[in-house]
Amino acid sequence: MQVRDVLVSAPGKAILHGEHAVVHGKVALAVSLNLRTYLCLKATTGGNLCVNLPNIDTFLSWDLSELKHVIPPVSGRRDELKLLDPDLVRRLREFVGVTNGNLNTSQMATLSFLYLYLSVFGSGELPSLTVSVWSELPTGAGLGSSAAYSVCLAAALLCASGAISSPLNDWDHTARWCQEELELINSWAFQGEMIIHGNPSGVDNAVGTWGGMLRFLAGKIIPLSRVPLLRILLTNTKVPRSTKVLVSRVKDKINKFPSIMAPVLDSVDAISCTCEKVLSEMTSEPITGEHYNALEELFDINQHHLNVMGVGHPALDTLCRVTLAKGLHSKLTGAGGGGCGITLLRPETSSAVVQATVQDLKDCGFDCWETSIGGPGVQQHAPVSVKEEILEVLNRD
Ligand SMILES: Nc1ncnc2c1ncn2[C@@H]1O[C@H](COP(=O)(O)OP(=O)(O)O)[C@@H](O)[C@H]1O
Ligand SMILES: C[C@@](O)(CCOP(=O)(O)O)CC(=O)O
Ligand SMILES: [Mg+2]
Repeated sequence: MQVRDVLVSAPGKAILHGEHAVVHGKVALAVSLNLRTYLCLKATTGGNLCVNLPNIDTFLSWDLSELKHVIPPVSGRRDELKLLDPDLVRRLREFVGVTNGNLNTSQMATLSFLYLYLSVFGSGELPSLTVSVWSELPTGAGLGSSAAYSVCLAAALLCASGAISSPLNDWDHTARWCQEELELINSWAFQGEMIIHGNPSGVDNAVGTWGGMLRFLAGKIIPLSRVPLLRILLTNTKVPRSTKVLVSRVKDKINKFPSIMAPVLDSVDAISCTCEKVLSEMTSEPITGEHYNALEELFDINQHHLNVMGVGHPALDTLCRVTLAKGLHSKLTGAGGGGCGITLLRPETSSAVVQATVQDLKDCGFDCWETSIGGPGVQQHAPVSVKEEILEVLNRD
């Protein structure tokens, strides 16, 4: 079977408010970053499936004739994309050599890739191809690298198979899919996230698919089109962590102390709703210091709640303390337990203060950079629209 070559990218995200609570049916506010994951899919003729994941040092190849035996006998096209096919997951775990226990970084990425590949192509002839992925995002640090990876996989595989169109014209450098096709990409990306996270809310893959700022509640996605331009400082504490482990830790705590944790989750929900109201006011009336005071206080309160949920870390405490010494307010973003935090910069925060803060954070051993937000969702690219150094990595054998 011959498939078309595809080059796609999807953004990472920062959660302003609602991480973890969103897994339990509460509101989250999330925004895309201008840091992206790129995926290049190339048709080949060798009868192999190859995957190159240089960010996580994973380079694998399988014979298609072996891979064919992994497909469950009654596997067909599945329209219900909210659940994984347990038979296919079990067979794949055996195939990649994990029978129990938590998957490591490479196994998670491999399993979600093979799951999506076999789900998209399994009912027909398996195509010979090479998939290479490179990301500007730190892996496993709370910026949605897993979702950007899953969104890219879903878009590229669906596009290569012809299940969705190839929106790129000869004269465009980048192009986006129509709403219906984006919904399909998003639901397949959710499957990839389910393999990596266990129990994802779906907020990360929604941001990776649509980009911009979103309000997310129980699978319902509302794009927030009228939002003020926010200046955010991103800090990576470089403390490794796994979203899957942290999500299950919060679940255990909720099960152990339901009457204690329920009000915490309700309060996070109220924080997201209050933040959304403040952001909306900032677009409809002159922005005042009071708006920023409110946003800062919401960061502080939420950070305390996340500590109560058990997803804090001493390195994140250090981030909050160091930034507060410069009058800036921070919270963790994503699953916590290490990884990244966000710091709100006020319009009047001078570049001298930003530079001094960045230096103090670097002195703690952290990576730190001011970032712009609101990058576009998943896109198809002509190679000319992708930076040369990224293309070079994607095309390396
Ligand atoms: N660029 C990438 N290449 C391969 N796998 C990736 C990449 N980015 C993310 N992943 C997969 O996603 C996992 C990290 O997911 P997760 O723990 O949810 O952290 P994050 O906050 O970055 O989403 C990695 O262990 C890996 O399996
Ligand atoms: C903790 C959570 O709310 C966000 C996880 O984000 P990340 O994988 O840490 O980037 C989980 C989820 O929403 O699925
Ligand atoms: Mg993730």
